[in-house]
Formats: sequence, C-alpha cells, structure tokens
Amino acid sequence: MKTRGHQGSGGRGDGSGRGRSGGSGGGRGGGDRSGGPRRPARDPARNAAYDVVRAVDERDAYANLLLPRLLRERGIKGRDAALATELAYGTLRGLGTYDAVIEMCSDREPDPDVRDALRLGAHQLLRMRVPPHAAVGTTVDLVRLRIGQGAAKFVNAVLRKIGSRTIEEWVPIVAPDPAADPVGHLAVAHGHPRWIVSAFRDALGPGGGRTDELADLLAADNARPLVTLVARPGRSSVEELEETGALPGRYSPYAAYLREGDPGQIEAVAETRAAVQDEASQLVALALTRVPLDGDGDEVWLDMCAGPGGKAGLLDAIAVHGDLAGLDSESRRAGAARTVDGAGGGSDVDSGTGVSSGSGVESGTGVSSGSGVDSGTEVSSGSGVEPGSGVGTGSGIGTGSGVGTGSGVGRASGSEPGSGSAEAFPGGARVLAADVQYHRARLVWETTRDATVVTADGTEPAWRPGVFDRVMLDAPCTGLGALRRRPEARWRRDPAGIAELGKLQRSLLRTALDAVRPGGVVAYVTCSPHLAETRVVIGDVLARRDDVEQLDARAYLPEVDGLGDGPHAQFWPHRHGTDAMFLSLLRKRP
Ligand SMILES: C[S@@+](CC[C@H](N)C(=O)[O-])C[C@H]1O[C@@H](n2cnc3c(N)ncnc32)[C@H](O)[C@@H]1O
Repeated sequence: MKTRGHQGSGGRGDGSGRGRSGGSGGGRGGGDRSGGPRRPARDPARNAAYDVVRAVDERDAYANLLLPRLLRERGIKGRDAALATELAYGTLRGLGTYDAVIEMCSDREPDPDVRDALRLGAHQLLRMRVPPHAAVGTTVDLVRLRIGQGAAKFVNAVLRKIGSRTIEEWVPIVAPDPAADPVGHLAVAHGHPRWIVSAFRDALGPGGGRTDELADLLAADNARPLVTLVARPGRSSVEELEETGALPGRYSPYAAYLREGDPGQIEAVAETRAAVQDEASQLVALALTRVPLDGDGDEVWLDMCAGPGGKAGLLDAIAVHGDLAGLDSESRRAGAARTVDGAGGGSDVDSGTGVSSGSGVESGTGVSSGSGVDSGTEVSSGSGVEPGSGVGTGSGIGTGSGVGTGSGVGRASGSEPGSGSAEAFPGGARVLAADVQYHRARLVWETTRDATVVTADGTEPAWRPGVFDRVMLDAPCTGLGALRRRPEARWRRDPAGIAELGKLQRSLLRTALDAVRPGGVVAYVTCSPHLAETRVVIGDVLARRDDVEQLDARAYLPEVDGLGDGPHAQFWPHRHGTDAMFLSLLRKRP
C-alpha cells in the first residue's frame, strides 16, 4: 500500500535536512534472516498489529476482518486486544503522515516489511502515549525477531530520529506550507489522500469549507467511532439496550451507544432484534418512512441495494410495527392507507400466499405472474436475475419457499402485517429487499424478519415499474463517508473508480424512480459525501425527467441540525458523530 503518491505536494518545509539513519544503513541488514520469519515469542499485541499492517500492505487484507480473527486465534484479550487494535488501526489511518516522517528520517527506501514496522513505531511515538524508549525498544525487538538484526539496527536509528520531535513539530517540516497549499498541508497533517481532502472540501461547500472545519472533519475521521446500536422498533427498545450499559443515542429514537464490550454478546443483537448500525444510517431510513405520500396506499416498500441489511432490518421493523418513537403517524402519513384485505387482486401486501396476481410483495411462496415482480424471471443464486426461467416454488434459503427454484432467499411464513403492535403503520407495509450478490442477500435474509429477500440486479429490475410506495436506494459508492470505520480504506480508494460507480448509481436511480408509483417516494442514499456520487448523480438523472420532484430532506429529520443548505441532507462525522451519509428524497409526481 503506497501512500506518497496521494499526498500533498511534499515540501520538506524548513529544509531541516534529511536525517541519516545511522546503524547498518539498510532495510534488511545484510540478509541475516535465518530460515524465514520466526514465530513471535512475546508482545502478542504488537505482533498481531504488525501482522495486520503487513497483511493490509502486502495482500490488501481488510484490517477490520483480519484483526478480530487474529485476536481470537491467538487468545489475545482485554488490554492487549485494545492495544493491538489501537496500534493496527491507528497506524493504518496515519500512514500518510508517518510515511512522510519516515522518508525524512531514512537515507533510503526501506523494504516493505521494515517500513511497516517503522510505521508501527512512528504511530506509538507520535500519536500514542507510549514512552519513547518503550516505543523504540519494543519495535526494535519485533524487527529483530521477525526480520533480522541488521534491519533492527536500521529501525532503531530511524525511530530515534522520529522520536526527537513531536507530531506538531514534524508536520510543519514534512507537510506543504498551509498558506500556499492548504489541501496538501491538511492531507499530510491528517493522513488523508489529497484527492479525498479536496473532495471533502468541495462537499462541505462554500460556507462549510473553511480550513478549520475541514481539519475538524479529517480529525473526526481519525477518531475511533462509537459502536452504535439500533433497537429495531417492536422488536427491541433503547431501554432494553440501556440495561446492557448502552447510552441512548443523540438523534435517532432507536439508537444506543455501546460504551464497551462485544455487541455480539448482547442478547437483542444476537437475536437480530437489535443490530450495530450507524445513527445516520438509521435516520435516512427513518426519513424515508416519514414522508407523506400522495395518493392511495402505503404498503409495499423496496430496498433495492439491501445487503448486508442494516437499513432493510430497520425498514422491515418500521414497516410492520410503525415508527414507534418518531413523528406522529398523522403528519407522517398524509395519504390514506388501504387496509390489507387478504389475498387477491388489489391487495399489495399479504401474508401466506406469495406475490400474487395484482399484488406487490409478500412473504411466503415467492413471486408469480402478474405480480410486483415480473414473471419470466428467476432470482437465482449468485447470478442475479436470469431471464426466461420462470418463478418456481422450490425452497429458498432457510425455510420454506423462496424466489426461484432453490435459489432465492425466501421466508417460510410471514407475520400478519401490523400484527405486532396496536400502533402499527395503518395497514402495515411489507419490504422487498434485493441485492445483486447472493451472499449479501443472504445476510439480509438473516437480519430481517418479515421482508421478502431476493437476489436481483436493480439495473435490470425483476419487478414491474410503478408498484412500490417507497423505495430505498442505498447505492454502491466509494464509502468515503465511513473512513473512520475502515482504517486503511482511504489508501485503497481511487478517484478513477468514481466515474464507473457514477454510471451504476445513475442507472440504479433511474430504475428506482421507475419502480416507485406516482405519489410515492425514493430515498437516494450514499455513504459518501463526494459530489460526484451525490448531487451530480441526482442532477444528471433529474435533468432527463420531468416526473420527479425533489423534497427538502431536512424537513423529515427535524431533530438534526447542520445537514446543509438542502434540499439534500448531508451528515458529517465532526458535526453529528455519524458517518458522512447523504440523503436525497425524490417524489414521483402523481
Ligand atoms: C451501500 S451497500 C448497501 C448497504 C445496505 N443498504 C445496508 O444498509 O446495510 C450497496 C449494496 O448494493 C449492492 N449492489 C451493487 N450493485 C447492485 C445492483 N446492480 N443491483 C442491486 N444491488 C447492487 C451491493 O452488493 C451492496 O450490497
């Protein structure tokens, strides 16, 4: 994983001169490795952190998947686990800054394995409260054990030089002059690729794009996020989560912050009545359910890109049980909802008989002709929608019948819409959750209760146009809004990928708008504030159609300030403590 190419324009600031490494002056120190890497004998936290940083660098491993596995396999717990986590994630977040300092302090390009050890040492010296002698000593020990004596000498010399200054002293030396190149300066100072800092500045906009606010945003990206839980309405409650030590959320009526511990150990989470979900992710789903619809009916909702199921899990619960803690139902739902009158024509949601003639979505037996999901298609394992194969009645994943023979993700029995609560949405609603990837659709199936789940490509819809009352399009995106959760992600993203994603986002938005009925509403959501994935996509798609009206999304989130100038709503880590989630609400004109 290279970082330098993404950084500011360099700038050896005050010209203080390159440090000399001293020592044996080499990455590997004369090839004294004896028979491959030795087994780490001690300091399990640093060894685990080093292994994670190496794996990310060498083979593009995902730190947030690998680290928990290593901790488990090696029996690393408690303070050691916390130390390993801080070392690995902090090092990966700060790579750009540390590489600039390492470059200044080395007389040659270190070998990749040595460079990773230097990064680990630099993080301890510059951003952790590890005493310098311990930071240097433990890193040198690790290098001696894992790489060799010569490399250890080199690392010792470079780390001593790094430790001779604080991070505040290093930044002016290694980063470009902030007056001449503010973006380049912030990129190095806060360890972000330059193009991402630029994109954030653009997204913060003229009022918010002040350098100090940009710096706050980048700093928030480097802070470890709180684990936020969602208590799915009708299935769990914030009070239940509070009993486990969690604190109530700031904005979402369903949010609770976990102060410590493994969320998987919480009973409500284990039973999928609650889940880990960023607060902004909860709020964009909630906002979609709060928009009054024009016209009759509010019973069939589509989550078009549902995997792994965070928003689908909440929508599914609200659909069945109502927004138990949100706006009152009158203001939320101006449109009169039809009551569900059992199976048959005219009813959009029904339990027990599948998606049947004239109907929308239903749990139970799959998808049949004349329904919300077209006949002639099969939603099949791993391959999205295969045309021409019909919809069978074989078993889906889990119990009962699914969509397509042995292939879809189905549900054996639906509960009666609205059956869980007297305060249910009038008439109840049902969610069809789709994802193009079978394994992600499966995760949706595991986390939802009443939703019907299918593997389907949203760009080639397996459903008829105009059948859904509400559509959630949580589009595939760069994820630049969630960098604090994925420590290495910022170094992996490539601005070149945005154009390709943009095509997919436009295509999905067009089909989402086609899928919703006149008077219904679409939420276009990204976990990225990048304008090319947000406003530009909306602008391009709406420029080509006159049947869509853009709503002021902020009006449906009255509990949240600072969402921008509208009509979109943009969350920010430094303002809201959430991911930088973007929401646009679009109504199909009646
Ligand atoms: C941002 S994620 C959705 C996150 C999800 N809504 C949640 O809250 O957990 C985007 C999802 O879109 C899916 N996806 C990508 N292309 C798609 C397509 N053409 N049709 C349907 N889903 C697609 C991806 O597999 C991925 O699961």
